[in-house]
Amino acid sequence: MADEGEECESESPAIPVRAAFRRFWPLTKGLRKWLLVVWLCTVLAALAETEAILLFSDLTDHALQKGSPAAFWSPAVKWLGIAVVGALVAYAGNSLAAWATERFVMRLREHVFDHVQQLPPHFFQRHRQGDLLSRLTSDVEAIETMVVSGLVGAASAAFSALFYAVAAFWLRWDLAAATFVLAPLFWLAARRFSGSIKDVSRAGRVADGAITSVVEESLGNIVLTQAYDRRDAERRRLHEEASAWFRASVRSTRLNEAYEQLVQVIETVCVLAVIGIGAWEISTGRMTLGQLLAFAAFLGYLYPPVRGLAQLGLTVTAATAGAERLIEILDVRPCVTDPRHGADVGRPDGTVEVRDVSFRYPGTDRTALEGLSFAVRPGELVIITGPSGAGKSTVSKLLLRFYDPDSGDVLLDGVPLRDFPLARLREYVTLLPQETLVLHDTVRANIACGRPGASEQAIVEAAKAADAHDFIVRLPDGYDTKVDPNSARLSGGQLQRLAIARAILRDAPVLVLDEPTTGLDAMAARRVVKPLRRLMTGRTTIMITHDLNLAPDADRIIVVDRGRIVETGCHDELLARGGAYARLHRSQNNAALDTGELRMPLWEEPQPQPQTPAPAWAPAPAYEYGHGHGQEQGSGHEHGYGYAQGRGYGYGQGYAVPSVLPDGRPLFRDEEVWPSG
Ligand SMILES: Nc1ncnc2c1ncn2[C@@H]1O[C@H](COP(=O)(O)OP(=O)(O)OP(=O)(O)O)[C@@H](O)[C@H]1O
Repeated sequence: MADEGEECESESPAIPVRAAFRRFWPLTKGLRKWLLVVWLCTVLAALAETEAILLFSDLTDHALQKGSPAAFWSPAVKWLGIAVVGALVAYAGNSLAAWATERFVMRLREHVFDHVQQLPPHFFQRHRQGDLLSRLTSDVEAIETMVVSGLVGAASAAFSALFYAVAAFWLRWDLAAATFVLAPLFWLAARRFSGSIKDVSRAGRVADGAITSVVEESLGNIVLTQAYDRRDAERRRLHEEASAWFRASVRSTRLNEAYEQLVQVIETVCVLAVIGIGAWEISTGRMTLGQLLAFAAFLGYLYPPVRGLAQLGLTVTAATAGAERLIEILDVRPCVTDPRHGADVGRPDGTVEVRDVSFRYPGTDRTALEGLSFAVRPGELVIITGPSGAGKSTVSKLLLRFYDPDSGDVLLDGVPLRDFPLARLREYVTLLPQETLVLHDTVRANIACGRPGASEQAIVEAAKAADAHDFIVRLPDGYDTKVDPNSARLSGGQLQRLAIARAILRDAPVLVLDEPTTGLDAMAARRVVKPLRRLMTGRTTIMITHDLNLAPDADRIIVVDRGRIVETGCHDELLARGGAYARLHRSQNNAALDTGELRMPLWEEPQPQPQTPAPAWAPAPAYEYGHGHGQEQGSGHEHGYGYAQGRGYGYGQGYAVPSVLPDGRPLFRDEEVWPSG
């Protein structure tokens, strides 16, 4: 497995041309016979050209030199016929070559794309998206140049070079020998340039990936860019990467141009040598003008393939820079694979068991989960909560089998997840992820992707159950409205309800909800709760959340900290215990303690001192856990200190709050945090 901890853009391992070629050659399977036909077409085209040259020699000696129009017609008609046949063959060969190369590109792109889609989440966190895009586009094309065009080109050029060389020798071996003495110069020139061209090409590809990344990241963050007027900073970032590209590109052109010009000079030396020797031979009567012209024509045809061969060497060398970048990705192995003999247990009841699970993300030395054990019976709701970085989302990744645990097991209906075929497992366990995921498609397609082939009626029913139908029919094109994840057409809450409709349609026995209300404002979150409840009904639900408003409904709450379970029980029990959960709950409902991040206070807060107000700028108490996401839910809508002991709060209820904080500061009051209705 490639070291995924490495920054991809700069550290693709160097690979020899032959190894790179061998790696991608199997993808030409099924195309090889067509490549052979393409090659045969080039051979035929070369034969036609040779015949044309000989006819030209004939015309010069018999029609032109002797001024005989009668000697013109026969070779002229033959030449025309050969030109037409040659044109047809070239047309067929070139069209076939284009078809074969594009098929190869398509196949390779799909192959890499397929592979990338199986890679684990951390791969995408560690690689910039823009760089991956560039690998899937320009690097894929570079490999085509190496494997298909390169091979056919080399075979054709080699044949043509050999053929014209033989023809030149056959015509005048002494002249040919004189010119071929100079041939190694071409080879030396190519050799001199190939190393530098590969280096510069590698730098160009890295810069290409970096430019795509910067543009992609910058446009994805356009609101931040505009709101904080970061245009200059972003422009500088682009300029830096573009400068690297600029340098590589100019250097590459300079090298190629220098090589081209050097080859031109070598060619001129060869031509002058031929003319010089030819003039001497004609003066001694050993050669006719027609023969000299034919010989020069053979040389004219011989140089392009010879030059092409050398140039091809350079192109292929440059293309290996792209191959290195693709091979680096292809060498990253998926963390999970389908079992050889998948368990076929039918639709499970939904008993989930996490048994003594420990897990560490690949490439890190910190354990994300350690000795975690819990079980959820069919239809139960279990909430997993805890401070930021505790390992909650990691549990969801194991439940979906994005990763296998390092030790221990995750079981569904008593069967280890690794025994289920992956597609089956993900039919049985549905994830509602933290970020609302939307396809670039219609509203209908966005819901239907929960169950491909679902009927219109099923889609509408799912939308109704998710409280999404009403806003959908008000959209300009109803269910046919195109959804764009970046457009402001749908609010966060509406997108979340679309996601719920999709999950309802999927109808899996097990649900994993990762922060289903995070990022939504209080009203939007409230509107999501009813459909969420409908979705959860009758399904085993594991909800990972900082938001404890649904906690009283849970059959069990699991408090995780630093990858271990620190408390388990139902809401009332845990509150009564006055431990981590009670403090967590209190901190969520406490305006003074919630500074925007959800923290787990490990000690008791001081009792309220209502009569001794502190200055408004007094710092909030510090807690041990200071990392992680902002928790928007509580801030600005806080329920009031001391409320923690009350049960029966939550969605649909308003309540009075005290007017002062523990340190005596007046409390910002919000009339109704979760109004009923
Ligand atoms: N892709 C990753 N590679 C390496 N470490 C990771 C990766 N994702 C998470 N971690 C680490 O694993 C630990 C648990 O992370 P996890 O995302 O599960 O926490 P969490 O409880 O869900 O946090 P939050 O509430 O902030 O989402 C953290 O220390 C985190 O830094």
